[in-house]
Amino acid sequence: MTTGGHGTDGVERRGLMFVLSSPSGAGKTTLSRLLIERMPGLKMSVSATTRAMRPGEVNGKDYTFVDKTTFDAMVKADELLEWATVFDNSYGTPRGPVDAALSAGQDVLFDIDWQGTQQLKQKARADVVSVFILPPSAADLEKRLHSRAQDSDEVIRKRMSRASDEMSHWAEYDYIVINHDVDEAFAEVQSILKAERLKRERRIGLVGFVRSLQAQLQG
Ligand SMILES: Nc1nc2c(ncn2[C@@H]2O[C@H](COP(=O)(O)OP(=O)(O)O)[C@@H](O)[C@H]2O)c(=O)[nH]1
Ligand SMILES: Nc1ncnc2c1ncn2[C@@H]1O[C@H](COP(=O)(O)OP(=O)(O)O)[C@@H](O)[C@H]1O
Repeated sequence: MTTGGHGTDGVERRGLMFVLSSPSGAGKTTLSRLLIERMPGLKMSVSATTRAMRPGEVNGKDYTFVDKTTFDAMVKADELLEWATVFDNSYGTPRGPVDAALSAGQDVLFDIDWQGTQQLKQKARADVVSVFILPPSAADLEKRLHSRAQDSDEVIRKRMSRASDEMSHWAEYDYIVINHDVDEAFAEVQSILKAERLKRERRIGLVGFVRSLQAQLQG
């Protein structure tokens, strides 16, 4: 996946796929929203899902909500870059918008689980940067799931019992951020993105840039 975006310093750069994963309630939606608001050049990948819409969610913005027949048709037509079953529902990343954003020189942000992260890495390892968000404690995780007030007690119980499973994949990620305080966690995630954008391998315009610097020095 090679693309031709320009960094703030004008040197051409390949777009990257920035993945946030965590057990449910650890804060990846909160951190994703802050990143999209505050980091120019980053576009959210909106997943398709068969799960029910939560109060306050917007179709096409938080998720594209589809029924199982539609989801299965998307899988069959190879329209999904990756997909997985989580909490008895199907979730997947539509391929078109991701390709379009990367080709336009933007980076893409994914809020997906460990199964989706593995699939993305198999497809484009060099372009994937993965971050796992941990809650400070189990009690905090439960408190956050309740404070979000969007799921029934039974759904919350299910998510708590899956948290340990999801967490067991932490070591497959490039970076680990513990979300004690939102501002601090955001600053850490932002630093990761900023540093990854400066990686030499992604800055495909550097060869030309350095050549022209050398020409200036010799001239
Ligand atoms: N593989 C994959 N996982 C997804 C996708 N979209 C969301 N997820 C994951 O599905 C899980 C459940 O998401 P959701 O029902 O919104 O609950 P949340 O964990 O509270 O945000 C989370 O781990 C998400 O990261 C997707 O397109 N692909
Ligand atoms: N550092 C934090 N301290 C306290 N509450 C938080 C923190 N980060 C997120 N929250 C709250 O916890 C709840 C779950 O966060 P959310 O971002 O929806 O998690 P996820 O997307 O990982 O399921 C939300 O109500 C959110 O406002």
